Amino acid sequence: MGLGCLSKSAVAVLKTDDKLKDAKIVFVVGGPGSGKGTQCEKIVAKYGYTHLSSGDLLRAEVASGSERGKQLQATMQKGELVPLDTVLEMIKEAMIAKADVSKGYLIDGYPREVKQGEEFEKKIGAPALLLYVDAKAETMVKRLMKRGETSGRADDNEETIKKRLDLYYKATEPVIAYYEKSGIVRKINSELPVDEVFAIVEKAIDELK
Ligand SMILES: Nc1ccn([C@H]2C[C@H](O)[C@@H](COP(=O)(O)OP(=O)(O)OP(=O)(O)O)O2)c(=O)n1
Ligand SMILES: Nc1nc2c(ncn2[C@@H]2O[C@H](COP(=O)(O)OP(=O)(O)O)[C@@H](O)[C@H]2O)c(=O)[nH]1
Ligand SMILES: [Mg+2]
Repeated sequence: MGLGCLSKSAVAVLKTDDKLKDAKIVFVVGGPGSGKGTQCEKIVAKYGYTHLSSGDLLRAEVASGSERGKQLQATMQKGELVPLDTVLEMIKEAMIAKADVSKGYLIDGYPREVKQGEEFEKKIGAPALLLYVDAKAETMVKRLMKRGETSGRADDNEETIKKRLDLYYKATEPVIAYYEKSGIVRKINSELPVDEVFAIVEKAIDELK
């Protein structure tokens, strides 16, 4: 069947979804302060991937001062998760915007729970790799407290950090077990110095080609 029988807007929707069909997708999962953002920056520099941090997308919405942003701000300050549909829609829009130039996508800080992964696969596609950035709780707290001195982030304080960590172990760690079954998980020890961590990351990305 051709597309002739469909309305113009229906064709537009089909085409944008189509753009992401063969996209190389990497989920970057790890606790708060584990070093996801740091490694993503290095991957962008070497491989030209598009880095989409779900937290950054949400913070941009907060910064815009919109009504939706105000609600997001309240949720994030409490260290809770924002509604799934909101984050997924933002990620999808950002992916489509880069579809013509992107060599691949780093989806940083998503999925935060198994359901988020399932919805992503339904609406966008399957990940080719999951980078599991692993550090001890003690290390993550130390890094976040240090980052909090300069980040200006409302959630980089002791109380919210504790909540984010609890939620990570409860909701996000099961995501890793869920994807183990498909054989796409690469565990990265991020207790090491940044460049040594990146050497492990590089191997995982090189395997993708
Ligand atoms: N899929 C997502 C991603 C983020 N958030 C919310 C809850 C988080 O606490 C906050 C900040 O997200 P980040 O990914 O920036 O937060 P992290 O705790 O992972 O910290 P970091 O920036 O250190 O990675 O946004 C969410 O609800 N759902
Ligand atoms: N020693 C060390 N510090 C790191 C490493 N990765 C990140 N950090 C520091 O830890 C803090 C949190 O890192 P970030 O990339 O923002 O973590 P994210 O919360 O997982 O995105 C930053 O201030 C980094 O400087 C690492 O591999 N080794
Ligand atoms: Mg980050």
